[in-house]
Amino acid sequence: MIEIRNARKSFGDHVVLDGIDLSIDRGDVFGLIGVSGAGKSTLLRCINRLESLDSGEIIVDGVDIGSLGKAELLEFRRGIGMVFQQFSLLERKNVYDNVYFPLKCSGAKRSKVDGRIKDMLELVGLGDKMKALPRELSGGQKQRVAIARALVSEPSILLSDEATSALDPNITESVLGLLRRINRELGLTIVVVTHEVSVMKAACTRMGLLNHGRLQALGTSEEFFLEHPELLTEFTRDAGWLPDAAPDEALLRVVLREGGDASLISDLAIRTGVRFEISWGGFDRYGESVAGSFVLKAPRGRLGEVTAELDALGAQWREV
Ligand SMILES: Nc1ncnc2c1ncn2[C@@H]1O[C@H](COP(=O)(O)OP(=O)(O)OP(=O)(O)O)[C@@H](O)[C@H]1O
Repeated sequence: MIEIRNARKSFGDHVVLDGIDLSIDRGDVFGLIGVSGAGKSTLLRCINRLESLDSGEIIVDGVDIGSLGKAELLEFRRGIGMVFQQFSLLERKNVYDNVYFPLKCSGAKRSKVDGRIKDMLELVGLGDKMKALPRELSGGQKQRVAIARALVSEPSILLSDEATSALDPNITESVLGLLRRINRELGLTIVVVTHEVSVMKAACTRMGLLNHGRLQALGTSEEFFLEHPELLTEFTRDAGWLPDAAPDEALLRVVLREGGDASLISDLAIRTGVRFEISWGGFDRYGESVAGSFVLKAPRGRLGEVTAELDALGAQWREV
Protein backbone atom coordinates (compact mmCIF):
# COMPACT_ATOMS: atom_id res chain seq x y z
CA MET A 1 0.00 0.00 0.00
CA ILE A 2 2.97 2.36 0.49
CA GLU A 3 5.41 1.77 -2.32
CA ILE A 4 8.64 3.77 -2.26
CA ARG A 5 10.66 3.59 -5.47
CA ASN A 6 14.22 4.83 -5.84
CA ALA A 7 13.53 7.75 -3.48
CA ARG A 8 16.26 10.40 -3.54
CA LYS A 9 16.50 13.59 -1.55
CA SER A 10 19.35 16.01 -0.80
CA PHE A 11 19.58 19.14 1.29
CA GLY A 12 22.21 21.20 -0.63
CA ASP A 13 25.13 18.78 -1.24
CA HIS A 14 24.04 16.54 1.58
CA VAL A 15 22.44 13.36 0.21
CA VAL A 16 19.86 12.31 2.81
CA LEU A 17 17.89 9.65 0.89
CA ASP A 18 20.05 7.77 -1.55
CA GLY A 19 17.78 5.54 -3.61
CA ILE A 20 15.33 3.91 -1.18
CA ASP A 21 13.14 1.08 -2.45
CA LEU A 22 10.65 -0.16 0.09
CA SER A 23 7.12 -1.41 0.28
CA ILE A 24 4.99 -1.30 3.40
CA ASP A 25 1.90 -3.49 3.48
CA ARG A 26 -1.55 -2.56 4.73
CA GLY A 27 -1.80 -3.33 8.45
CA ASP A 28 1.98 -3.36 9.01
CA VAL A 29 3.51 -1.63 11.99
CA PHE A 30 6.68 -0.68 10.18
CA GLY A 31 9.66 0.60 12.19
CA LEU A 32 12.16 2.94 10.55
CA ILE A 33 15.38 2.57 12.51
CA GLY A 34 18.94 3.85 12.12
CA VAL A 35 21.50 6.13 13.71
CA SER A 36 20.83 9.82 14.14
CA GLY A 37 20.99 11.58 10.77
CA ALA A 38 20.33 8.40 8.76
CA GLY A 39 17.31 10.00 7.06
CA LYS A 40 14.44 8.35 8.97
CA SER A 41 12.40 11.48 9.72
CA THR A 42 12.98 12.82 6.23
CA LEU A 43 11.64 9.61 4.70
CA LEU A 44 8.64 9.69 7.04
CA ARG A 45 7.92 13.30 6.13
CA CYS A 46 8.14 12.41 2.42
CA ILE A 47 5.33 9.87 2.90
CA ASN A 48 2.81 12.67 3.49
CA ARG A 49 4.76 15.11 1.34
CA LEU A 50 5.75 17.45 4.13
CA GLU A 51 9.02 17.07 2.20
CA SER A 52 9.14 16.29 -1.49
CA LEU A 53 11.54 13.92 -3.21
CA ASP A 54 14.16 15.14 -5.69
CA SER A 55 13.48 12.02 -7.73
CA GLY A 56 11.77 8.66 -7.37
CA GLU A 57 8.19 7.94 -6.43
CA ILE A 58 6.03 7.29 -3.42
CA ILE A 59 2.83 5.50 -4.35
CA VAL A 60 0.11 5.29 -1.68
CA ASP A 61 -2.86 3.08 -2.52
CA GLY A 62 -1.95 3.26 -6.18
CA VAL A 63 -1.59 7.07 -6.26
CA ASP A 64 1.76 8.73 -7.01
CA ILE A 65 1.72 11.39 -4.31
CA GLY A 66 4.26 13.52 -6.18
CA SER A 67 1.63 14.17 -8.85
CA LEU A 68 -1.05 15.53 -6.49
CA GLY A 69 -2.22 19.12 -6.90
CA LYS A 70 -2.84 21.37 -3.88
CA ALA A 71 -6.46 20.36 -3.24
CA GLU A 72 -5.74 16.67 -3.85
CA LEU A 73 -2.79 16.82 -1.48
CA LEU A 74 -4.99 18.26 1.28
CA GLU A 75 -7.50 15.48 0.72
CA PHE A 76 -4.71 12.86 0.72
CA ARG A 77 -3.32 14.21 4.01
CA ARG A 78 -6.74 13.79 5.62
CA GLY A 79 -6.17 10.08 5.25
CA ILE A 80 -2.89 10.23 7.16
CA GLY A 81 -2.50 10.82 10.88
CA MET A 82 0.78 12.08 12.28
CA VAL A 83 2.13 11.98 15.83
CA PHE A 84 5.34 13.79 16.71
CA GLN A 85 7.47 13.68 19.81
CA GLN A 86 6.25 17.14 20.78
CA PHE A 87 2.58 16.57 21.47
CA SER A 88 1.73 20.09 20.26
CA LEU A 89 -1.67 20.23 21.96
CA LEU A 90 -3.66 23.44 22.14
CA GLU A 91 -3.00 24.47 25.74
CA ARG A 92 -6.15 26.55 26.18
CA LYS A 93 -8.47 23.90 24.86
CA ASN A 94 -9.62 20.86 26.77
CA VAL A 95 -8.99 17.27 25.73
CA TYR A 96 -12.28 16.98 23.85
CA ASP A 97 -11.70 20.19 21.88
CA ASN A 98 -8.14 19.20 21.04
CA VAL A 99 -9.44 16.02 19.45
CA TYR A 100 -12.30 17.89 17.75
CA PHE A 101 -9.88 20.47 16.29
CA PRO A 102 -8.86 18.66 13.03
CA LEU A 103 -12.51 17.79 12.34
CA LYS A 104 -13.55 21.38 12.96
CA CYS A 105 -10.86 22.53 10.52
CA SER A 106 -12.30 20.30 7.85
CA GLY A 107 -15.76 21.76 8.47
CA ALA A 108 -17.40 19.01 10.56
CA LYS A 109 -20.21 20.06 12.90
CA ARG A 110 -19.62 19.17 16.53
CA SER A 111 -23.00 17.43 16.82
CA LYS A 112 -22.17 15.19 13.84
CA VAL A 113 -18.82 13.99 15.19
CA ASP A 114 -19.49 14.05 18.93
CA GLY A 115 -19.97 10.27 19.12
CA ARG A 116 -16.80 9.59 17.18
CA ILE A 117 -14.72 11.90 19.40
CA LYS A 118 -16.05 10.25 22.55
CA ASP A 119 -15.44 6.75 21.14
CA MET A 120 -11.89 7.69 20.25
CA LEU A 121 -11.24 9.11 23.73
CA GLU A 122 -12.63 5.90 25.23
CA LEU A 123 -10.38 3.86 22.95
CA VAL A 124 -7.27 5.67 24.19
CA GLY A 125 -8.45 5.39 27.81
CA LEU A 126 -9.28 9.06 28.36
CA GLY A 127 -13.05 8.84 28.57
CA ASP A 128 -12.93 10.45 32.02
CA LYS A 129 -10.55 13.29 31.03
CA MET A 130 -12.55 14.99 28.29
CA LYS A 131 -12.84 18.27 30.19
CA ALA A 132 -9.22 18.33 31.39
CA LEU A 133 -6.76 20.89 30.04
CA PRO A 134 -3.42 19.65 28.67
CA ARG A 135 -1.53 21.07 31.68
CA GLU A 136 -3.57 18.79 33.95
CA LEU A 137 -2.41 15.65 32.12
CA SER A 138 0.65 13.42 32.45
CA GLY A 139 3.05 12.96 29.53
CA GLY A 140 1.50 9.64 28.59
CA GLN A 141 -2.02 11.07 28.73
CA LYS A 142 -0.97 13.99 26.49
CA GLN A 143 0.52 11.51 24.10
CA ARG A 144 -2.75 9.59 24.03
CA VAL A 145 -4.64 12.81 23.26
CA ALA A 146 -2.22 13.36 20.36
CA ILE A 147 -2.90 9.82 19.14
CA ALA A 148 -6.68 10.30 19.46
CA ARG A 149 -6.40 13.57 17.54
CA ALA A 150 -4.38 11.86 14.80
CA LEU A 151 -6.88 9.01 14.53
CA VAL A 152 -10.20 10.84 14.83
CA SER A 153 -10.25 11.64 11.11
CA GLU A 154 -10.14 7.87 10.52
CA PRO A 155 -6.88 7.83 8.60
CA SER A 156 -5.67 4.67 6.90
CA ILE A 157 -2.05 5.44 7.79
CA LEU A 158 -0.49 6.72 11.01
CA LEU A 159 3.00 8.23 10.85
CA SER A 160 4.73 8.44 14.21
CA ASP A 161 8.06 10.19 14.75
CA GLU A 162 9.74 9.24 18.04
CA ALA A 163 6.33 9.55 19.62
CA THR A 164 7.17 7.60 22.74
CA SER A 165 10.74 8.71 23.34
CA ALA A 166 9.77 11.36 25.90
CA LEU A 167 7.75 8.89 27.95
CA ASP A 168 8.84 6.71 30.82
CA PRO A 169 9.00 2.96 30.11
CA ASN A 170 5.69 2.05 31.79
CA ILE A 171 3.81 4.70 29.87
CA THR A 172 5.60 3.74 26.66
CA GLU A 173 4.35 0.21 27.28
CA SER A 174 0.73 1.36 27.54
CA VAL A 175 0.98 3.65 24.50
CA LEU A 176 2.49 0.75 22.53
CA GLY A 177 -0.24 -1.57 23.70
CA LEU A 178 -2.71 1.03 22.53
CA LEU A 179 -1.09 1.36 19.09
CA ARG A 180 -1.03 -2.42 18.69
CA ARG A 181 -4.68 -2.63 19.62
CA ILE A 182 -5.66 0.17 17.25
CA ASN A 183 -3.58 -1.47 14.55
CA ARG A 184 -5.55 -4.69 15.06
CA GLU A 185 -8.98 -3.18 15.62
CA LEU A 186 -8.89 -0.51 12.93
CA GLY A 187 -6.53 -2.29 10.48
CA LEU A 188 -4.37 0.83 10.48
CA THR A 189 -0.96 0.89 8.78
CA ILE A 190 1.58 2.48 11.13
CA VAL A 191 5.03 3.76 10.16
CA VAL A 192 7.06 4.61 13.22
CA VAL A 193 10.50 6.21 13.51
CA THR A 194 12.15 4.99 16.66
CA HIS A 195 15.41 4.43 18.53
CA GLU A 196 13.72 2.46 21.28
CA VAL A 197 14.24 -1.26 21.58
CA SER A 198 10.95 -1.66 23.47
CA VAL A 199 9.05 -0.12 20.55
CA MET A 200 10.85 -2.33 18.03
CA LYS A 201 10.14 -5.51 19.98
CA ALA A 202 6.65 -4.82 21.24
CA ALA A 203 5.07 -2.99 18.34
CA CYS A 204 6.88 -3.42 15.02
CA THR A 205 5.85 -6.21 12.68
CA ARG A 206 8.61 -5.25 10.21
CA MET A 207 11.58 -2.92 10.34
CA GLY A 208 13.90 -1.18 7.90
CA LEU A 209 17.39 -0.09 8.93
CA LEU A 210 18.52 3.12 7.25
CA ASN A 211 22.19 3.93 6.99
CA HIS A 212 23.42 7.09 5.26
CA GLY A 213 20.18 7.36 3.34
CA ARG A 214 20.21 3.73 2.14
CA LEU A 215 18.12 0.82 3.24
CA GLN A 216 20.74 -1.47 4.78
CA ALA A 217 18.46 -4.23 6.07
CA LEU A 218 14.80 -5.18 6.07
CA GLY A 219 13.00 -7.84 8.06
CA THR A 220 10.63 -8.71 10.87
CA SER A 221 11.65 -7.50 14.32
CA GLU A 222 12.29 -11.13 15.28
CA GLU A 223 14.65 -11.55 12.32
CA PHE A 224 16.59 -8.50 13.42
CA PHE A 225 16.82 -9.36 17.11
CA LEU A 226 17.15 -13.12 16.91
CA GLU A 227 19.05 -13.70 13.69
CA HIS A 228 21.01 -10.51 13.03
CA PRO A 229 21.36 -8.74 16.37
CA GLU A 230 24.74 -7.38 15.25
CA LEU A 231 22.73 -4.87 13.17
CA LEU A 232 21.23 -3.44 16.35
CA THR A 233 24.35 -2.68 18.40
CA GLU A 234 23.60 1.01 17.96
CA PHE A 235 20.40 0.61 19.99
CA THR A 236 21.31 -2.02 22.52
CA ARG A 237 24.93 -2.60 23.44
CA ASP A 238 24.35 -6.28 24.18
CA ALA A 239 22.59 -7.08 20.93
CA GLY A 240 25.55 -8.28 18.91
CA TRP A 241 27.76 -9.28 21.83
CA LEU A 242 29.54 -12.62 21.52
CA PRO A 243 31.65 -14.50 24.05
CA ASP A 244 35.28 -15.33 23.24
CA ALA A 245 35.83 -18.73 21.69
CA ALA A 246 39.04 -20.78 21.66
CA PRO A 247 40.33 -21.95 18.24
CA ASP A 248 38.90 -25.42 18.87
CA GLU A 249 35.45 -24.04 19.76
CA ALA A 250 32.64 -22.88 17.45
CA LEU A 251 29.81 -20.51 18.35
CA LEU A 252 26.31 -21.27 17.10
CA ARG A 253 23.36 -18.94 17.39
CA VAL A 254 20.17 -20.97 17.79
CA VAL A 255 16.66 -19.49 17.79
CA LEU A 256 14.08 -20.93 20.17
CA ARG A 257 10.38 -20.19 20.07
CA GLU A 258 7.79 -20.57 22.78
CA GLY A 259 5.84 -23.76 22.34
CA GLY A 260 7.77 -25.34 19.47
CA ASP A 261 11.32 -25.93 20.57
CA ALA A 262 11.56 -25.66 24.33
CA SER A 263 13.60 -28.87 24.57
CA LEU A 264 15.70 -28.31 21.46
CA ILE A 265 19.03 -27.80 23.23
CA SER A 266 18.64 -30.84 25.47
CA ASP A 267 17.51 -32.91 22.46
CA LEU A 268 20.63 -31.76 20.64
CA ALA A 269 22.83 -32.70 23.59
CA ILE A 270 21.23 -36.15 23.91
CA ARG A 271 21.45 -36.90 20.20
CA THR A 272 25.08 -35.80 19.84
CA GLY A 273 26.36 -36.62 23.32
CA VAL A 274 27.98 -33.14 23.37
CA ARG A 275 27.85 -31.09 26.59
CA PHE A 276 27.12 -27.63 25.19
CA GLU A 277 27.97 -24.47 27.03
CA ILE A 278 25.17 -21.92 26.63
CA SER A 279 27.30 -18.78 26.53
CA TRP A 280 24.72 -16.10 25.95
CA GLY A 281 21.06 -15.58 25.24
CA GLY A 282 17.60 -15.03 26.62
CA PHE A 283 13.92 -14.99 25.81
CA ASP A 284 11.94 -11.90 25.04
CA ARG A 285 8.47 -10.91 23.93
CA TYR A 286 7.93 -9.89 20.29
CA GLY A 287 4.40 -8.56 19.92
CA GLU A 288 2.26 -11.45 21.11
CA SER A 289 4.91 -14.17 20.88
CA VAL A 290 7.90 -15.15 22.99
CA ALA A 291 11.20 -16.18 21.40
CA GLY A 292 14.91 -16.03 22.08
CA SER A 293 18.30 -16.64 20.57
CA PHE A 294 21.02 -18.55 22.39
CA VAL A 295 24.73 -18.80 21.65
CA LEU A 296 26.10 -22.31 22.14
CA LYS A 297 29.76 -23.22 22.34
CA ALA A 298 30.45 -26.51 20.55
CA PRO A 299 33.72 -28.38 19.97
CA ARG A 300 34.86 -27.44 16.47
CA GLY A 301 35.78 -31.06 15.77
CA ARG A 302 32.12 -32.09 16.19
CA LEU A 303 30.64 -29.14 14.27
CA GLY A 304 29.51 -31.13 11.20
CA GLU A 305 27.67 -33.63 13.34
CA VAL A 306 26.09 -30.95 15.58
CA THR A 307 24.85 -28.83 12.70
CA ALA A 308 23.45 -31.90 10.91
CA GLU A 309 21.44 -32.68 14.07
CA LEU A 310 20.29 -29.05 14.30
CA ASP A 311 18.99 -29.36 10.73
CA ALA A 312 17.38 -32.70 11.54
CA LEU A 313 15.62 -31.07 14.51
CA GLY A 314 14.38 -28.31 12.21
CA ALA A 315 16.26 -25.65 14.18
CA GLN A 316 16.90 -22.14 12.99
CA TRP A 317 20.64 -21.62 13.51
CA ARG A 318 23.82 -20.14 12.11
CA GLU A 319 27.48 -20.11 13.01
CA VAL A 320 28.61 -16.76 14.38
N1 LIG B 1 15.15 20.90 6.32
C1 LIG B 1 16.43 20.50 6.34
N2 LIG B 1 17.42 21.26 5.85
C2 LIG B 1 18.71 20.86 5.82
N3 LIG B 1 19.13 19.66 6.31
C3 LIG B 1 18.20 18.87 6.82
C4 LIG B 1 16.81 19.23 6.87
N4 LIG B 1 16.12 18.21 7.44
C5 LIG B 1 17.03 17.26 7.74
N5 LIG B 1 18.27 17.63 7.37
C6 LIG B 1 19.50 16.85 7.50
O1 LIG B 1 19.26 15.59 6.91
C7 LIG B 1 19.89 14.56 7.65
C8 LIG B 1 18.87 13.51 7.98
O2 LIG B 1 17.93 14.06 8.90
P1 LIG B 1 16.73 13.21 9.50
O3 LIG B 1 16.04 14.07 10.48
O4 LIG B 1 15.97 12.62 8.38
O5 LIG B 1 17.54 12.05 10.23
P2 LIG B 1 17.05 11.02 11.30
O6 LIG B 1 17.58 9.70 10.86
O7 LIG B 1 15.59 11.13 11.50
O8 LIG B 1 17.84 11.50 12.59
P3 LIG B 1 17.39 11.55 14.14
O9 LIG B 1 17.33 10.13 14.58
O10 LIG B 1 18.50 12.31 14.78
O11 LIG B 1 16.07 12.24 14.20
C9 LIG B 1 20.52 15.22 8.86
O12 LIG B 1 21.89 15.38 8.62
C10 LIG B 1 19.82 16.55 8.95
O13 LIG B 1 20.69 17.53 9.48
